[in-house]
Amino acid sequence: MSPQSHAKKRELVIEWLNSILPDLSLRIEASDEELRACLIDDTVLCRILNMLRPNSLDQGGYLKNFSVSQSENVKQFLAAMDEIGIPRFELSDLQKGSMKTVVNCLLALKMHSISYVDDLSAISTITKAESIDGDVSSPGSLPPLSDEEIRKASPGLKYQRAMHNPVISEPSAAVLQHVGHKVHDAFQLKQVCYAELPVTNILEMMASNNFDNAPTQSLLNVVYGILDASVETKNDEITHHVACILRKVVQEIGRRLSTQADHLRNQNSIYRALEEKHGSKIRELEALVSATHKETKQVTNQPQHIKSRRKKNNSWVSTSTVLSCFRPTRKQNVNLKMEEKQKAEKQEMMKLVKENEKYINEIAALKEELEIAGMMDKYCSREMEAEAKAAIAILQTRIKDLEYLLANSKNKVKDLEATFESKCQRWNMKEKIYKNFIDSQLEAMQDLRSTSEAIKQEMIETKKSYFVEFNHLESKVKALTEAAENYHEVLAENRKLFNELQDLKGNIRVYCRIRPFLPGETEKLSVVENISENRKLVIANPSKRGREGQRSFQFNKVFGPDSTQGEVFSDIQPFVQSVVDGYNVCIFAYGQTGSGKTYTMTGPNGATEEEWGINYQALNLLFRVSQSRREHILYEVGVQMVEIYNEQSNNIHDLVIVIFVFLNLHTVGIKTISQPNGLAVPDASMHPVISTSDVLDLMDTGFKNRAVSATALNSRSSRSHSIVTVHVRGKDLKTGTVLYGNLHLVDLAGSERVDRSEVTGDRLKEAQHINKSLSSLGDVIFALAQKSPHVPYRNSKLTQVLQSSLGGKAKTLMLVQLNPDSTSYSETMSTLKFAERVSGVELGAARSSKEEKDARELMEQIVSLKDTIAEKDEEINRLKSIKDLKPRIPRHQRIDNDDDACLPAEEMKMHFLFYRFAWSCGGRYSIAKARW
Ligand SMILES: Nc1ncnc2c1ncn2[C@@H]1O[C@H](COP(=O)(O)OP(=O)(O)OP(=O)(O)O)[C@@H](O)[C@H]1O
Repeated sequence: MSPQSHAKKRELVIEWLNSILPDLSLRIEASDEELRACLIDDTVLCRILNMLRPNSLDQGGYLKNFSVSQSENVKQFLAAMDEIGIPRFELSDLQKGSMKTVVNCLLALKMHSISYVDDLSAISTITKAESIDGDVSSPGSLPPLSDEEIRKASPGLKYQRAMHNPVISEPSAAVLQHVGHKVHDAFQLKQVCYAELPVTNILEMMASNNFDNAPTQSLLNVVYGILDASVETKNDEITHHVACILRKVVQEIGRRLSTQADHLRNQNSIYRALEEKHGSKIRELEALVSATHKETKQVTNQPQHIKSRRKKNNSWVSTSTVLSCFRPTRKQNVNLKMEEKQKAEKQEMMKLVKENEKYINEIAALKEELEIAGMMDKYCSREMEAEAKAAIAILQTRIKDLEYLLANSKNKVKDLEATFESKCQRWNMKEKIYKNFIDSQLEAMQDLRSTSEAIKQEMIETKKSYFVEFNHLESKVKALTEAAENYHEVLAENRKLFNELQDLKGNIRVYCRIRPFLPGETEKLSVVENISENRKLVIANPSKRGREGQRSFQFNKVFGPDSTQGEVFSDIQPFVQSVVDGYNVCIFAYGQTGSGKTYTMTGPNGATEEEWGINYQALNLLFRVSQSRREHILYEVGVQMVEIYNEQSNNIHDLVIVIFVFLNLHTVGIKTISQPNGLAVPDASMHPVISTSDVLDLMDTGFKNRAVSATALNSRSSRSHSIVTVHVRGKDLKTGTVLYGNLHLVDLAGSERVDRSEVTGDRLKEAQHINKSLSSLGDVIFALAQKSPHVPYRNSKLTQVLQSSLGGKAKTLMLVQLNPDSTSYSETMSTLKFAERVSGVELGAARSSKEEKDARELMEQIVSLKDTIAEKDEEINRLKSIKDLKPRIPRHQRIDNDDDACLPAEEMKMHFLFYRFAWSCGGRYSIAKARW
């Protein structure tokens, strides 16, 4: 169904609803939803049905229980529709479904109601005729119906009664109307079936041209259905066959319409005949009435005996009979009788008049009825004509649409055909092109195959020749590799020999490290001109260009600015490792402030393992080695951290922390003391350790403690010497041999010259002390180099502490740190010149301090003897002091006094030996008091 036809139907329904329920006042152009909103209140449906079937639905019921009674009322309405035979809708359609079915149902109900009202009026007319003309009814006529029966009569019954009533010989208007509406009835009954049939089925039926039995509305539905389907599916291609069927259907509808028009014309002529018949009857009656009037007048003027004769006949009398009554009678008694007769005649006349009046009234009622029937007929015929016209108009527009669609579809088919042909041509072209292409590709493939075969052959040949060449080359490479390996071996051998030579000579090793420019210094000028063979360093004077301004130095190793902590330590590692073999090793970093001494020795703040300085890496290495040897040698490792600040007697803020590590006990002791000579730490607190990292953590704590005191003393870190000393004592578990080794890791204070730093006051004092201690270090080194009988160790606290690792059997490594900045040229030059002098110093071959068991026992005896002597000395002194009352302090007790600081080196060595022995035994020894 097209939307337009649906809208048209909806309008008809709304018009009808407004006419039967004026209070509804629904807009004619109301939408589906508005109509739904109006109908969902089921009182409308109830009222419609009650108009057709009074009291069939309870209108008030829905108010009690809305949801239940509403649906029940609608269901009852739908049941009534089923009963009447009207196509129904579903409850869901009314609630939210398609309104088309609802509109169709109401439209059908409208048509039905018109026929129903007509039927009622027809039956009432018939019944009334029966009641009026009861005496003339034929024996075959049906008994009269009451009003109630008429209301309840089914359309079929009404029709039956109308047809069987013989009162009216020709069909009455009502009957004819009814017959006319039977067409609607048939349509109403069959519409359901046809409406529910799929269009294709109807088309099949139509194809057999069996239109005679199909109701007109169904035929229209078919047409609408086809058109709607074509519009909804947008199917432009309505076949010729369907078009033919449509044409036939439309013709059939046209034929029926003309039949109906003929029918209506016949009805009209019948009405006219009826009208004439009624008119003549009325005229007869009128004539009768007028005649009666005349007679009445004459009678009133007649003598009494005539009137009485008329009375005697007791029936309607003619005028001649009345006139024959006028004869002379006896005067007496006659008057009385006459009067009585006159009275009786008068009464009779009155009766006649009344009867006449009654006839007149009946005639008027008949006239009225006739007029109403005529009006109804006119109204119905007008309605039908209008409907027929509207249907024809709709059909014509549909046919036009259809024709338009047909034309369109033809055009489209033509277009499609043309497109199809052009596409076919193009495909053919493409097919040819592809064929050619494939042929050429196949040819190319063939060529490629043959070429690849040739290449394969070539490859095999080349492989063979390559194989031969490879073999040849391999033998050559082998020879070269061997030569290279030999070369490396030779090089390594050379280095080893050189080191051995140096060891034999006892040379102080000198490594030089140049720190990189720091962030923010990148644009500065470097004094480092060149580094070659990792040994030679050329320094350029920024104020003198060319060769003249250049000076070259040579050291054991030169590390450039890019060198890493790991690279530096890998060259230092053999020194460190020799400590566990009983050697004394001293590594000290020398250079001006900010040249990277602390960086190399300790590492940057918060250093990662890769950034660890020599301190951490050395300790880590010692622990690793001692752990790996624990099956054979039992090691005890002591770590001592000393800080020397302001070289002054009794003013040494040096020893910060001492850590003892007993690997076999897994404990560590930490103690902060203020005197460097109280090296033994009897009441050091003990902390358990289970791994190397624990020891490193404790060392960290030591450095942090130092940092705290440094802050308190105004950046003392760069103004003080920091010394980490590792004492190692190893006992061979098999032989009982004990070895001692110690490692001094020294971060010296900055070496810049006082005049340049332009400092005064405390700073000047600090600088002077630093210079003094550094020059003392130089003096000691050069005294050792010259094999001088007196080495001035006691000239400074620094040389005092380092005494055991400087000279004699010790291995000494100097790390020269350089700042590459050109502004530090003079400091760099003086540092390098000092380092150059140091590198030429021969200290003599280093020796391990391995002690055999017997020797150790002897040493222990010596120590015990010395102890006894010391005790004796002490006692003597005490006695002397009591005697002289003037104390005399022995020389070796005056080590803190700079004026008296020159203990012979051998004596100092002895003291240190005692100290070391005491420490190894877990006892205490004080040089200051020279007693256990
Ligand atoms: N090899 C290097 N790589 C990166 N940065 C370095 C290197 N050497 C030194 N530095 C940086 O240079 C700065 C100065 O170094 P450092 O403090 O070690 O000098 P110093 O010689 O110990 O100074 P001071 O004598 O005043 O103690 C520090 O910020 C340090 O991190």
